[in-house]
Amino acid sequence: MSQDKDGPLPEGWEMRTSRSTGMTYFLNTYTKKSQWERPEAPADPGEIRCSHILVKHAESRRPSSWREDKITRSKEEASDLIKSYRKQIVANDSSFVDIATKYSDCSSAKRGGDLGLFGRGQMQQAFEEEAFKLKVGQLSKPVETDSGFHIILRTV
Ligand SMILES: O=C(CCc1ccccc1)N[C@H](Cc1nc2ccccc2[nH]1)C(=O)O
Repeated sequence: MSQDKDGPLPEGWEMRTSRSTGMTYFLNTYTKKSQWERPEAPADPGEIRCSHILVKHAESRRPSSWREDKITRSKEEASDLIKSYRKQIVANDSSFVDIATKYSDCSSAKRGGDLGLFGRGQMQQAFEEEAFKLKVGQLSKPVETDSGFHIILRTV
């Protein structure tokens, strides 16, 4: 039970009682690590899984993709495009996987945008920062990295 005199536990934590000492401890349900101190913040998931849609532009770190040998659209055009994709997905006019497969300028397009599981320190900082803020099932606002503009869907 997470309810007790101090109110509910932050997301991802569970209260446990030590079989040997009878003392209460707290379990991070994602990493299975435990601690004696009552947690104040949601449990760090360690690793998360996301899909993304990337729209590159002429100033991208690598202005080329499986879709276009030489990407010439401007930063502004790329920003407008990622916003229009997000609008279509939110309005349920298109599915995330459909847009990712057809239009994402990342090789993950072949897998509906899926990047697999990743921990901190693996993706570009701006991407990681937004991705780890997301709850499972949540779609990010447009995020800019050196690669271009992304929208991120957290799946696990
Ligand atoms: O870096 C990759 C591969 C990413 C990937 C990871 C795991 C599975 C599949 C793909 N592709 C870049 C474009 C790109 N830049 C990114 C920055 C952050 C996250 C994903 C990104 N994708 C490129 O193609 O220029």
